Amino acid sequence: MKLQLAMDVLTLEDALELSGKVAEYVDIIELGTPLVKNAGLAAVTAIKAAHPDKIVFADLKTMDTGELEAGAAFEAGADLMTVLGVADDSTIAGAIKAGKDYGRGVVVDLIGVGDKAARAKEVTELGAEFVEFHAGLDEQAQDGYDLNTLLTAGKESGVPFSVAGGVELDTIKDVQSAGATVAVVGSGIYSHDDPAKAARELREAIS
Ligand SMILES: O=C(CO)[C@H](O)[C@H](O)COP(=O)(O)O
Repeated sequence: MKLQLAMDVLTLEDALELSGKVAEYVDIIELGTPLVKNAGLAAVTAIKAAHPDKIVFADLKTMDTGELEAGAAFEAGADLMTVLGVADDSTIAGAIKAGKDYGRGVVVDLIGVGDKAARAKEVTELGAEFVEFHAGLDEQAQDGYDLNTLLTAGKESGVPFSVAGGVELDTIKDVQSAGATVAVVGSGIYSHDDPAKAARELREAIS
């Protein structure tokens, strides 16, 4: 299972500092949606230049104009970009077409999707690289949030999937046992006083 760092920071300066501390322990470096919105796709280019050996993931959460937005992300240097599972199939297909043109991959983010397992199968047939079973930061903050709901749905889907939803050191093994291809960790790394230590412990837990 790969480990993905999600950088939900706002500035390129902070992203370079965080990725500089953590990169050696992760496989995928994600520019979170707030970072891309605030700093622009130039930040994708800068992170790829700083970490050419890493898979750089641009979390655009595209909802429309899939081919156009995915093409822009790939042109900037992203290896993977996200389109939303709630988007129309034509938007997802457009992003996947851009992925084929550039030789890169599209990840479909299931945030806000009701039946995640069923949608995961549909978008995998459209050509998604993998599907992200995701509960966003706002959903995680609600009473009764349970990561296991994502793990159960991911297992049920039977397709390659990642999990994002407040994964931490004490839950990452459950993500691995559920059969995920990728564990995404944001606050479980960047909120720690020592992000490098947090990332190293996560890496050791799944090795
Ligand atoms: O995409 C995101 C929010 O929409 C986050 O990057 C994702 O949820 C991972 O962060 P965390 O581990 O803190 O949940």
